[in-house]
Amino acid sequence: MITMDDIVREGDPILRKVVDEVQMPPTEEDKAELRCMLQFLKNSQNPEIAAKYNLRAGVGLSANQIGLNKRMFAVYISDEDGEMEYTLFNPKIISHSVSMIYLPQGEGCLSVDRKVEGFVPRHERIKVKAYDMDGNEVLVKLKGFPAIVFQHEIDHLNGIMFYDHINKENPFALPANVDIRSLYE
Ligand SMILES: CC(C)(C)[C@H](NC(=O)Nc1cc(F)cc(F)c1)C(=O)N(CC(=O)NO)CC1CCCC1
Ligand SMILES: [Zn+2]
Repeated sequence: MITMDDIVREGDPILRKVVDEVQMPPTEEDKAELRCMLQFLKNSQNPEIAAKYNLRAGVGLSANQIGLNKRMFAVYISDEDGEMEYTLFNPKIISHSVSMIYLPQGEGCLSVDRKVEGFVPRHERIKVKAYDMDGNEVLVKLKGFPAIVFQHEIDHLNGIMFYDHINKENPFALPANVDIRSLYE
């Protein structure tokens, strides 16, 4: 099983790489690794397992965060409305809204063991083309928090960290002339 020891931390060059596409259809190895990534997220949100293995409650994980040079990620978001899970290969944002959103509490990262303050502007709505476990092309439309998670994970696959988006002069400055609002407004 994946634990926090398997998650590479900032400074590891693989987090700054544009990782390689996965040949479709995915091999059994590709699929097994991606299933393990999803299981990590589920374990990390299970109080007993998270406490036992000291896991941070993760909602998304990209393959390079466990040292794999493969364009794939897992997302697992569960809240009172239900649960949402994705295991996708070669994701590509094919369109997005002009309007933007940000998490008022800022963002963190499983690969970053420090608090980095500041707003991270994200597209409010995105349309993503990717491939599922069977190697079939899928189109995913997202808005709000799931859209933020997807953008955070796809950034990882392109060697981008969340704090790259934070305004250097004033971390809490919002981009001018941009329709942007806090997610919970
Ligand atoms: C870095 C960490 C704080 C562990 C973050 N977790 C998270 O946001 N958990 C969460 C949020 C909720 F709104 C409700 C809930 F039940 C659990 C996370 O997994 N990530 C994923 C990551 O680091 N991927 O590389 C960071 C998030 C920041 C914005 C999107 C993903
Ligand atoms: Zn991250």
